Amino acid sequence: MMVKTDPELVRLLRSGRDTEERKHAREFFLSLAACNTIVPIVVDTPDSAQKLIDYQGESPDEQALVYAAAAYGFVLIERTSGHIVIDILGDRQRFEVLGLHEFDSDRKRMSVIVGCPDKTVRLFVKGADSSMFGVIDKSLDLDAIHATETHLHKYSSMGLRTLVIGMRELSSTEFGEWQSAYERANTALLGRGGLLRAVAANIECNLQLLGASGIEDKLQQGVPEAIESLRQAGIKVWVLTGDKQETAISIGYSCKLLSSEMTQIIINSRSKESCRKSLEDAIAMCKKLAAMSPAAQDNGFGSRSTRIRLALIIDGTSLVYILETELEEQLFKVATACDVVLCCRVAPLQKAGIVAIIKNRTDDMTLAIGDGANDVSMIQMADIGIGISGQEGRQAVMASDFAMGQFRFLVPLLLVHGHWNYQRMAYMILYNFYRNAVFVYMLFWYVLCTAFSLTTAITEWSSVLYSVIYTALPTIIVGILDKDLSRKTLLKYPQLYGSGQREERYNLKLFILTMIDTIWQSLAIFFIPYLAYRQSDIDGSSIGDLWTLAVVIIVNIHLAMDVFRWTWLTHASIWGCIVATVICVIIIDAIPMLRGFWAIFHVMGTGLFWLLLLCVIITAMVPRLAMKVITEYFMPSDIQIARELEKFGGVNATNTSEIPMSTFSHS
Ligand SMILES: Nc1ncnc2c1ncn2[C@@H]1O[C@H](COP(=O)(O)OP(=O)(O)OP(=O)(O)O)[C@@H](O)[C@H]1O
Ligand SMILES: [Mg+2]
Repeated sequence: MMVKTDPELVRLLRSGRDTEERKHAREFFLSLAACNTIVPIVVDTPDSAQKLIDYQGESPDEQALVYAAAAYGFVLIERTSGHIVIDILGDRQRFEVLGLHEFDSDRKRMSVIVGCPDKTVRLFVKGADSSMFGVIDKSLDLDAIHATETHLHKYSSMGLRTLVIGMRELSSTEFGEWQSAYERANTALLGRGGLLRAVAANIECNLQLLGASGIEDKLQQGVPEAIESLRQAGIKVWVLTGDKQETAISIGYSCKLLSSEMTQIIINSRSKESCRKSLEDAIAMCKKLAAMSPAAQDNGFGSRSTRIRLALIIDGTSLVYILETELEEQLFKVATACDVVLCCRVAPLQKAGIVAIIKNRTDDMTLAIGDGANDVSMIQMADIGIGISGQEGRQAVMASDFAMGQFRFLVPLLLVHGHWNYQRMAYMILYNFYRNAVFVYMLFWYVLCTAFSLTTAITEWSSVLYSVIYTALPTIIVGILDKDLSRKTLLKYPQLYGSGQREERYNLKLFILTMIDTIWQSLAIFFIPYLAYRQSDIDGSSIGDLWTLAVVIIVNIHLAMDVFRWTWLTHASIWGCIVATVICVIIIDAIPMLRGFWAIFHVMGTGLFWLLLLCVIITAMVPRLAMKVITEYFMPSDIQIARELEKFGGVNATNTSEIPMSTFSHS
């Protein structure tokens, strides 16, 4: 890895003069090399005399810092549980690792206690500025502290992730006390984590400030575009991060979540009362802005497209006073009125708490996506949890429902596969209700007409095979393969995702209509042959065969009418099932032991049979066909319009780059 270094700093580190400045600089880089959990792995190169060191660890920030220290001549060479070896400007030194307080997202810092070759014991601490400035001894060098704060502000406003590094030399009594407390905590059977945290908090105090670092956290490819697509799809995007506020805002701008024309509501409160006041002010402001907008409607705060766009920025400290108190309701009101919510410096459990605010108060679906161990609780809390497998270990992936390599894959997952699955599932639920109900109704009409005798309209074998062979395969094939729109169209017009949010494909109205249609079809199937053959001397088995064939053909044609994308498998399954039904009926009627032996051969020879079959199919299907034609011509849905564009768009694709879609906002 190539690292650019500052020549002046290199000169200072290597200079022979023993100045205070040089000492500080050396201690700073020493702490970068020592205070981490990176494991150096020696890699062989083709040249046997040359070895490379690869730094591996869960935190990409630490990796970057250790590489930086190495570039300045402080090379971490070896790490075991008891010691580390650091090559300091060509001089290999061994440091005993006497204790390590691991990083956790609540403390937001980590520390190591090392025994140096000069027999001193030093504590190196690094962590977030918010947690570090509380433990730094302000009496030591106030100017340096102010300068560092200014630098930190500058770095974070540029979107860099900042860390502050501090150090303290421990006296032997202090070290002795710490050691016994540490050992006690480490071997405790109950509440070990809490005890260790207390030991760490005890020792991490009165630190000398060594310096600060700023690390660029590059956005993954395609994040701004993905966020834009999700927003167009009517999905509200909230960012919950452990990062500093300025960094989070800067990243918010770079991923196009925030924009300059947005009005920002910033809540940074340090007490419950000021939180309450900030929230009340925010609610008043939302109401005022909503009243100013011309299209104030439904949610009380105006519609999304016309009003001034709002962004809520709130930090973890304020959330401490809000989550799980009566202020939650107010936060919910403000947050849902804003287009974007950005929570910074939040602890893992607060992330879950914020997801819970939405989950407990609305019927909306929540999806959490994250890559680090600090995202696990929110991934588990959300309805759908997605883990990004990246550089930050695998905890998020292990806790998730879906795992993906990059954030941008969320777009095809939701907009393409989510849409397809919604339309398939919604249709299949309705179709399967219909498929079974039409058959059962038909049997029921027969029972009514035979004065509740125990005879059945069709043979027992056909009753069994109806679900297994006659109608099963097309349901499965269409349920798996059907696509109403192509991937390209769905990605191009994210608004099409709205059909699921509006519950267009499965709702009470559609269910009732389907059931009415089902009753109509079953009446047509049963009564047309029944009335036609009523005066004849035809036997029950022959008319039963007609009913069997009619119901199977109608159920399959019904499905065929709704298939969007035909493949050879769809053709084979639908038409194949009808052929299979005819074959099965013939076989069943050719077995002498069964009821209705040879019935189909008698009845198939008559013209009336074929006429009735045709008549039944037409009568049963006409209302449905008519409804379909009328809605598709006169009340086309977004999906219908997009389908037409897909099919016939080739001619005027160049001049219709935009199609009007229903706009819909949903939180
Ligand atoms: N290994 C570490 N050692 C010391 N401090 C750290 C370490 N990792 C992170 N920090 C500090 O603790 C803060 C909180 O970290 P946390 O992992 O909760 O969130 P994050 O990584 O900043 O953000 P995100 O939620 O987007 O992953 C960080 O902003 C950083 O300042
Ligand atoms: Mg993180």
